[in-house]
Amino acid sequence: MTLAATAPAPFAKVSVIGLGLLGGSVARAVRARMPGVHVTGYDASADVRARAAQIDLADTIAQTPREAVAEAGLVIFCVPVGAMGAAAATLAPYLPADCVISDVGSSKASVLKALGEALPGHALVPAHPVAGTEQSGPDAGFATLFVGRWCILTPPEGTPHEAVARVSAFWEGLGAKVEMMEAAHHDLVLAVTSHLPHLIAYTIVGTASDLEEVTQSEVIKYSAGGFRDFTRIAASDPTMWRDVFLNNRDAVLAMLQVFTEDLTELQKAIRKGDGEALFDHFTRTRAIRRSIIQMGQDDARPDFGRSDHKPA
Ligand SMILES: NC(=O)c1ccc[n+]([C@@H]2O[C@H](COP(=O)([O-])OP(=O)(O)OC[C@H]3O[C@@H](n4cnc5c(N)ncnc54)[C@H](O)[C@@H]3O)[C@@H](O)[C@H]2O)c1
Ligand SMILES: O=C(O)C(=O)C[C@]1(C(=O)O)C=C[C@@H](O)C=C1
Repeated sequence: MTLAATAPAPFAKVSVIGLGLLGGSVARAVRARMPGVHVTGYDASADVRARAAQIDLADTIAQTPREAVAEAGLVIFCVPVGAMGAAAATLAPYLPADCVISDVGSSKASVLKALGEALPGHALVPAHPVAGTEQSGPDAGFATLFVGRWCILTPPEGTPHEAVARVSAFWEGLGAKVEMMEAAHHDLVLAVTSHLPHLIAYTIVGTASDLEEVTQSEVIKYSAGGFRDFTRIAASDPTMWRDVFLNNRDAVLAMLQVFTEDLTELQKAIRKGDGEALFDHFTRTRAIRRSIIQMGQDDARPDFGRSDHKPA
């Protein structure tokens, strides 16, 4: 597939810090869609750096923090949200004064704080591409991950407009649709649409496994449909998701409270045999699913974003 660039690249040299699913996808996408842009990749893990070099993930695989950001116009942190501050502090002494800082973290308020504290004086344009899979590591990424997906930017007040415009153009160049949001609002929205669903998947798969003794292994044997869908999400990276829940604690707990109350309502309807309440609820949720598909926001497009159907 040809992925030709349609506009001039907003940065001549991009440093990708963290070469897992997201960093690997950013590196691949830049190389596929922004010819002439130099991509430098760096990872704290020597094993990941070695693998990234083996699979030619970037133009340069840096071996030191200094080399990682040399002459960078954009430095984009693709590490777990709990590691953002440490990663930034390691690179701080070597950053070009005029480089723009961004990231791809799944929560934004704590990342904004961590990056801001570690890198005072740098233009900071945090980003969250709302696209991913349950896979991790340097082999997991792919160049088309961001195509047609939202990328939410949460620049703090006072960020130079030019830096925001260039990061916005960067994500559009990778095929994403860009939206601006305040970091705290982002964290509330994503708590509902991404973090809570993951927590529920982690719970249901754990519960089903605990019940295996009761059901004599039939849970695994007959797992299909709904349960199987949950197991995909529950296979997501433990470090990444531990960090998301610790870093977006308040929003997740607030949404979990609402969810628990709604679950109790459904439990009550089942106990009381209130078929009308159940039917009405399921009718409403079916309409929501259908409207998501109509808006083109469904990632169940065949072969899209699924590890078992990874695009070439
Ligand atoms: N996985 C998804 O679906 C998804 C989607 C959108 C955003 N994100 C966000 O993207 C970020 C990366 O997630 P991922 O799925 O690519 O994880 P990943 O585990 O595939 O990769 C993370 C990489 O970061 C490296 N790393 C950790 N600490 C580091 C440090 N201090 N300095 C340099 N490298 C370091 C690790 O060695 C690893 O290679 C996270 O913040 C996550 O919240 C993930
Ligand atoms: O499809 C998946 O596997 C994902 O979980 C991707 C997903 C999501 O919840 O939508 C996960 C975390 C991100 O921060 C963004 C995207």
